[in-house]
Amino acid sequence: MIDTEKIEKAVRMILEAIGEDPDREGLRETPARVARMYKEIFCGLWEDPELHLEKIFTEEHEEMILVKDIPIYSMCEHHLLPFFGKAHVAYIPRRGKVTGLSKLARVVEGFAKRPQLQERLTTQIADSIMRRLNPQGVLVVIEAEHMCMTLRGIRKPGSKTITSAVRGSFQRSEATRAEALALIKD
Ligand SMILES: Nc1nc2c(ncn2[C@@H]2O[C@H](COP(=O)(O)OP(=O)(O)OP(=O)(O)O)[C@@H](O)[C@H]2O)c(=O)[nH]1
Ligand SMILES: [Zn+2]
Repeated sequence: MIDTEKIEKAVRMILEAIGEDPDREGLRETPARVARMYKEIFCGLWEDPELHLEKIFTEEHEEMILVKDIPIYSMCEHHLLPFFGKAHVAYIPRRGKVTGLSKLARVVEGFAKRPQLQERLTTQIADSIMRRLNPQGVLVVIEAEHMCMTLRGIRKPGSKTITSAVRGSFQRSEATRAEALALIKD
């Protein structure tokens, strides 16, 4: 499990290192607060998000299913600063094997709540759906703003990074891919 005591100690050290007084009133509870926060935003490290996809129904629908505009908040693993935006997940079931719509968002959430790279997050979502549902195809698009590019460093607020992972029929058929991308853009 996440070691909150260790986080508390580390945050106290960071406060000391920047020249703050960790014992002043406003900061006294900060290490414990940050520890609780990290426990929450890194909880995905302690679950296997793929398991949400065990909930499978049979429904004779061999057309595209798209859940779009799923809000995501993740943490860039290089700077431990948030990146946030939207995820769009489309798949085409095989032999009527579909999962609950919320489960797609749960998979996104489970992989997002870890120190991440946007590319890896995108790939992990697509590959877990391919493994569990064995669909005809999967397409995942993530658009996000990285705070490590906005509040520090190169400082380009408003810039967005878009990543995609395309599998199966979405990769083979340009028309299928175009249909999904048009629905995402709408
Ligand atoms: N590919 C990828 N890069 C990321 C992601 N999040 C942050 N980065 C980049 O990780 C890189 C780390 O580069 P470094 O040169 O090691 O770190 P840095 O000196 O802080 O770099 P600058 O951000 O350019 O100031 C930066 O270019 C970030 O923009 C991500 O999700 N995917
Ligand atoms: Zn970063």
